Amino acid sequence: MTTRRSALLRQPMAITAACMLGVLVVLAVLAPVLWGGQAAAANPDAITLPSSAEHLLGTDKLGRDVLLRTLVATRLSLVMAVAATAIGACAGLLLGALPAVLGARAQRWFAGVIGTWLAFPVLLIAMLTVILLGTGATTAVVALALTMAPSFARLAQTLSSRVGGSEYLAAARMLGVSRRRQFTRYVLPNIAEPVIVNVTTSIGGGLLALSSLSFLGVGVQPPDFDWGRLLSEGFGEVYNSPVAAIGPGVAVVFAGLAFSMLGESLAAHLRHREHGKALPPRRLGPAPVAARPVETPSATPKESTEEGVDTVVPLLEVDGLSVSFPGPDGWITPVQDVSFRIAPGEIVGVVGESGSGKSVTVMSVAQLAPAGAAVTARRLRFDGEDLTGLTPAAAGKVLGTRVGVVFQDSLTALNPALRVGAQLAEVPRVHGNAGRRQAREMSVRALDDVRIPDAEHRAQQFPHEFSGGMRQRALIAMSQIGSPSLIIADEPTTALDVTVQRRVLALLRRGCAESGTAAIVVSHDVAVLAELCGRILVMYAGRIVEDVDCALLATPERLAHPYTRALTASLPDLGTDRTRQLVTIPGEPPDLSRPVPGCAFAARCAFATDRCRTETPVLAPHRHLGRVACWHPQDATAPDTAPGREEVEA
Ligand SMILES: Nc1ncnc2c1ncn2[C@@H]1O[C@H](COP(=O)(O)OP(=O)(O)OP(=O)(O)O)[C@@H](O)[C@H]1O
Repeated sequence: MTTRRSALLRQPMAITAACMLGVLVVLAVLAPVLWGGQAAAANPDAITLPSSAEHLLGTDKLGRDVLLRTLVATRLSLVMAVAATAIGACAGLLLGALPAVLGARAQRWFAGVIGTWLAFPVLLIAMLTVILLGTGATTAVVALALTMAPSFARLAQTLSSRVGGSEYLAAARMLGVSRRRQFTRYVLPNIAEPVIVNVTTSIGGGLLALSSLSFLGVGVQPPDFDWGRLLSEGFGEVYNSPVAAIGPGVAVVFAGLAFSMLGESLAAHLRHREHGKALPPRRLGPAPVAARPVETPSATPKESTEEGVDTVVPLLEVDGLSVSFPGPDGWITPVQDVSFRIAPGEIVGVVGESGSGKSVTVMSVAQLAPAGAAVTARRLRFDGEDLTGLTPAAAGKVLGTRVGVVFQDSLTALNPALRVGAQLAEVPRVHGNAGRRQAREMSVRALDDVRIPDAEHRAQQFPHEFSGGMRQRALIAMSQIGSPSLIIADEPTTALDVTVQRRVLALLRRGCAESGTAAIVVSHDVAVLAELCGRILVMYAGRIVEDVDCALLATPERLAHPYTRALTASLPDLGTDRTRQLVTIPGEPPDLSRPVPGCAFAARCAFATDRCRTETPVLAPHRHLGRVACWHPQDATAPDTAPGREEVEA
């Protein structure tokens, strides 16, 4: 913070603005005390005198020194401008940013109010205020605040809409963080900087506007005086003593410039900092102490078999989950009739090509479906509780800390304005009713558990001060801190290099094994899932096409669905012959906005028949103890341990 401040104070414009503001503040404090009496007292012997050594700016109609009056007017002029801007900014912030935590309907209503308010001409609002409240300093402040509020509201609305759609706010909502806390700790800090820049510049504009109102006679009334009032009086005597109007005019310009320059300097500083973040300056110094090596857990979680899933009461039971989005020509359903179960402590992977519906599926289960999504399910049970038919908010309350979420992009999943430790502490504070100190200790312990070196110090840092791998580990710590029964991880390692990826996966696996937590892990990468999971769900065009034990991935000939086979065959490994072209899956996934009858993979499948192109295969138990949705499963060599498709259908 000190470094940031000193960087700002190295800018010439910022230094000039700070000096100018310093002069104004000193005058605002001292001038009324030193010269207040003289500036107000009439002197019949010195009426409308021109500029002289005794009266540099001459005197007014009552013989008062114009320079002293100008200096004394600094306090009222500044106080009015700051007050009007502060009121306008606060009202605007509430109107524009509050809806981000109130939901979509409130956002629509507030957007309507802001739009209508903005449509009113500024002058009309000012005139209406004067008509209703009469002339005077208070009226001028209220009028200005009323004209400023909608533009602040529009700014806050635009900025907060980004925060409103962020993953870190979604996670906070899911945790049950109160709306007041969401607003003060998540929304406001993330929109504060541009708003502060705007407020600073607006004070300059506000000074001009207030001076204009007083100049026109509807602002400050005698015996009070501000710069606008003095300007008006000076103009009345412009032919006798032209300098009388110059003093207040210069003061208005001087103060307006000071605030505008400060706003510009702040804005330039913020822009510079944003660019600087991408490539932080590095200092040469001793090599950092190496992080503690990650221990590979000695015991991997016990893998559940499909039999196990059936006999153990499932932790999560999803039946017939569909998710639709409004499209230009009607609803598009990228997730269709998805059903699966997860046993306590089981780690299940979800794999598929981009756009196959993996993220939407798991996020819908966590009640974090994207805005506008219509989510339906025949059954959605978690830990014995039926979530079907509950509103997302009510279901979110049930899930609370019992589900931890690890998002794909750790940078957007962590609140950039909150220290990492404070974010982790949110979980025990909100749900465990832990005190501030206890929650802090828990957050440091959680960071230490995921092998973040010097956790005590790191907990005090902001997310941008962490590396990608560290942020991802912090997210895992956050998902585990509330001792959830289920962790939902959406591509937790996609953005990481292979070494860090392995460490993060090891942490996730160890965390689940130690606490008996179940997990659903989404990935493009079958190899990643094979290392971590007991079972994988293979998705294609919004449906599960195969639900298979990971052990079978080592023997592709035992995989049933042609798509799963193609997916595993297209994976390169260290033994892959580099002189030969990699296996790819021919064709493209179907366009979900134009659904075709039959199996969605038929157009790319070498085994497709007419039946595949007309009838949609259902996901049914298969002989390899998993489930498959295919009319021609390919695992002919697999031992016949479950009823085959034909038998099931019979
Ligand atoms: N907010 C949204 N509005 C409209 N359609 C959406 C929205 N979010 C996702 N979709 C659609 O849902 C489909 C599935 O998206 P999803 O993110 O689940 O795919 P994915 O399999 O996770 O892909 P990736 O691996 O690339 O993240 C996509 O076709 C996408 O266009």
